Amino acid sequence: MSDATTVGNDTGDIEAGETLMEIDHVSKYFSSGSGFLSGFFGSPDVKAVDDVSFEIKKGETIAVVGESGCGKSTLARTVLQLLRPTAGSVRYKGQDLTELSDKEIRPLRQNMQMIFQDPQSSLNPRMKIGQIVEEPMKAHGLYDSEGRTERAKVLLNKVGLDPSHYNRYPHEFSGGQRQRVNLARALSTDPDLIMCDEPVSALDVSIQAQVLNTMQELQDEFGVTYLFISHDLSVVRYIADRVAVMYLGQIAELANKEELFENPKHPYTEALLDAIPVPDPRATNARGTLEGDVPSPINPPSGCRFRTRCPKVIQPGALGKEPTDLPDEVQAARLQSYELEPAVWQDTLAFTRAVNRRSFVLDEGESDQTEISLPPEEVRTRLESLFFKNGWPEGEVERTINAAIDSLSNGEWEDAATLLSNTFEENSICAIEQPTYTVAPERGDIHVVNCHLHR
Ligand SMILES: Nc1ncnc2c1ncn2[C@@H]1O[C@H](COP(=O)(O)OP(=O)(O)OP(=O)(O)O)[C@@H](O)[C@H]1O
Repeated sequence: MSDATTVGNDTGDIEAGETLMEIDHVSKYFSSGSGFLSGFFGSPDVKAVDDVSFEIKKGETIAVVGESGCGKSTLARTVLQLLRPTAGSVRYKGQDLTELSDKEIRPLRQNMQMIFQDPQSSLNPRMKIGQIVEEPMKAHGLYDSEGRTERAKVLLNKVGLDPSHYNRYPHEFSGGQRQRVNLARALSTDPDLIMCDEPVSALDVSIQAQVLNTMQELQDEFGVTYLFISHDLSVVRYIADRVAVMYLGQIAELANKEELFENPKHPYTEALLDAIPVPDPRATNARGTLEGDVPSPINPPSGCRFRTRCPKVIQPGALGKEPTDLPDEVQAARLQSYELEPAVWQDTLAFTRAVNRRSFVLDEGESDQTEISLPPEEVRTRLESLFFKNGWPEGEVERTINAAIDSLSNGEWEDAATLLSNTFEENSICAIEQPTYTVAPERGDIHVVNCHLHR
């Protein structure tokens, strides 16, 4: 960085498109307990990020998307070493940051800046915006006082603000303008990477596109890389080059943006895309919305994290592979032959989940569903019309379902749920093995799809 008014990253050692950062099997666990006793007895870990690997390329915008609580912010903070990982490594230009002390990392921080969601609270109300923009340069000992002022004014102009407003206070600006101040501040040290955590979520939709456009123009000019965190796929579609979809601490799918939006392969990505609001008010928006709640990151599902909500769980045995090391109760519930028609398997899965969630009433005459006074044949007829519209399963599957019906007829929902889960869900490859696959992309150079359908 030779001259305070020069823009553009002049580290020179890495070309656009080359690997800037490598995130390699990174996990970040938090302790779930804060109480006095947890100090003595320990407490289970919150697996906020669990074994995540990807690369960040110089000059790109890589977005991380997913529902609230899936670990996006924790991942971003771990990449920047604001949180130290529980396991794994983060390499910046080949240097493993996890091996460095806080003191050794400090000078590198000028290359990695941040912008957060709330432009109001991230600006000190008692500082003038010029001082705010100069602050990181001062902290890293860049330029002399005059040089910093000069650069701050150049940057204010670059982000679309009037440099003559250098002496104004944050409250004199709108939300969008304050986020522009944050951008100028982040750019002041000429960083390689800016981590943007929901940078436009707090802004009016009409302002969002303007700020995103400015971010893109600045990227073209400065060659800066964005790690962009968002729960909003419409925003991601606008700004990203590549997208990583996160679910419950792990990456479900990662691909070039066009590939991900045009050719999504993971059922979770498909569900997120289906949930994007349809602009036409006459069109229905209820295409296969996500069922159930996100499970706890303290005790996430085995195998594929998404499998407890996935509409495409693979029927047990379908991959012709005999699993080993199954829990006894799951092994005991394993059937010799499954070859259900896809539609009948879907019905069986839906029935299994409905029993688990107790999402239907069997005997409307009974307020307490532990006391069912219907005969088993009647229970079966009801279930048939509720769940098995594509035909009643046969063979071993039928025998299992009949055994579950016997339990339900006795009001024993828990027993029925356990039998069905162990036989159908827990015996699926989706529960047994963690999926890690890549497929040949139609667009872009990588397509990770962590789903057994793409084995
Ligand atoms: N310091 C902490 N201690 C304990 N648990 C935490 C801590 N920080 C985050 N978590 C938990 O880790 C999980 C991931 O949280 P994180 O904030 O990274 O998700 P997110 O996808 O960014 O969500 P949001 O969009 O709501 O910010 C959540 O279950 C959260 O409750």
